[in-house]
Amino acid sequence: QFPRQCATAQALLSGECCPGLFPGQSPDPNDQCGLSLGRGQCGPVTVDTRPHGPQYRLDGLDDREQWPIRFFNRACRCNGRFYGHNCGSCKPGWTGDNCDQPVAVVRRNILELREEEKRRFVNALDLAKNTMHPDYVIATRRYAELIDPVQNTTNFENISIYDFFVWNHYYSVSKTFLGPGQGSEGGIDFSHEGPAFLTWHRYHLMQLERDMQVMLRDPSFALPYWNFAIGGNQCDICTDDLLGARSNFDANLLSTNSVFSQWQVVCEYVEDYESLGTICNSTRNSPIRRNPAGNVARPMVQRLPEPQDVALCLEVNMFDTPPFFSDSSESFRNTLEGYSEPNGQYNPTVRSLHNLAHLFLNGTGGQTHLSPNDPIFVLLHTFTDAVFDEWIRRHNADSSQYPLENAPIGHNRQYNMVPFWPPVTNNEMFLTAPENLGYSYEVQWPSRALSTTEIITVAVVSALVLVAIIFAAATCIISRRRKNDAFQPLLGESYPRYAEDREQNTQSV
Ligand SMILES: O=C1C=c2cc(C(=O)O)[nH]c2=CC1=O
Repeated sequence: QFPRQCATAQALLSGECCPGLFPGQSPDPNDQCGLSLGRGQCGPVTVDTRPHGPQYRLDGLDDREQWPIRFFNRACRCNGRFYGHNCGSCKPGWTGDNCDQPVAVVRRNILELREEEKRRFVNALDLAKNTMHPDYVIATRRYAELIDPVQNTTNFENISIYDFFVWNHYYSVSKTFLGPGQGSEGGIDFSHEGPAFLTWHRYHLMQLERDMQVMLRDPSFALPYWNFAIGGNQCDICTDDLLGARSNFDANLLSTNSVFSQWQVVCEYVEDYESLGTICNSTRNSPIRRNPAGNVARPMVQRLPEPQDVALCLEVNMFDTPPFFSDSSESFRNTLEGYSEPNGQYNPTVRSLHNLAHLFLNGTGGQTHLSPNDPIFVLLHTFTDAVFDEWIRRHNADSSQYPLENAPIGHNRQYNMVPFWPPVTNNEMFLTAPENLGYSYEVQWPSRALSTTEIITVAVVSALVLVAIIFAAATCIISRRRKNDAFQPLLGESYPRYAEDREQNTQSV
């Protein structure tokens, strides 16, 4: 969450996180935010102060309120297309030393990658799991316990690139610690059950994609997607060349032919963190568990969403509706998130689209505090993001459709998404990706199947048209007959004509 240079007692106590450029980028490594090169300058952080919804009532108790002000109130503010915690990189969609060259990557269906591309993607994920994040470290204690005043040390840890991705998700959904012996309370989720669900996960993926591009030194690297809306009870990407087949020995584990069977999860002991008031650290524990379609207790989550569920949700007109929560009706966000029927109608018993895909996995990928540990998470969310992008395009939407206030805490339009650094608002992610964020999707969208009413209407209209055609044809035939009758010779061909008559009479005379 924070740059390594800012993980010191001194930086925390000053409230300022404005690192210098990377060695080699500037003659002076203390050149905060690349000021001397015109890249940026250190300045105050802006936070959202508008009212939030009623789900969270513990104002003042949680470090994540008005993110990131509890930790830092000054950050790098980058000029133009410069970007990053030290303005040492470029805004999404731009590259080059001066960030003046456009760059765009294409996210494709993982099943349509060539064998070599599949292998490269699996290897890249594994490398990210085992490569320490070059820039960021994670806090393993709440702010109150982050600095050891005696030793002048801090409770931050290094973490791998992929586990950093997992940790960010865990931190955004963790409960509020009430105090020693008092446990933790929910009512807070900075990345789900509200309008930020789509903007938060979009940035989360962009951060991983960028980190992997840097790790691979390949700016064209793009995350693929899993079209999970295929119906049925088969996980088509759960094969050993992709995300791992089922183990032959334990239905809940992955085949040892897959590298992912060796992955161990982080952030597993959520009850401990909640009771002790600690935060997940970089320690790894159990293997990934997955048993697609295996939840016998909940038959409803034994099937994947249908293609037409996607087509239907794309037709929901409003981005979000009050109370901007998991019980919003006619809300595109709540429908794609999966708390509504695919046509937008809220139904508390339903799990659809994104939620259904998570629950279908039935294991690590189905538990919110743990789910990104299963790399299927990445592919499930790139597809969800593709649907979001298609909706923005089809509805010609802009961020004025996104609620400014009264959304659950963390979900207002101008809120800085927790726990990303440098601060980035929901507003900044509510844009079409190809034109503004440097990536696009190669995807074929299903067309919607007709509803019963529509089928009946089409049948009635077709029948009426058919009757009209038959009637017109019959009228035409009858009137032609009548016309022909009017010009019919009085005598038919079997009777000799007058001239022939005369000839015959003359001959006989
Ligand atoms: O990881 C997740 C797991 C989820 C389970 C549900 C549910 O509807 O019960 N929703 C989830 C979202 C996640 O992100």
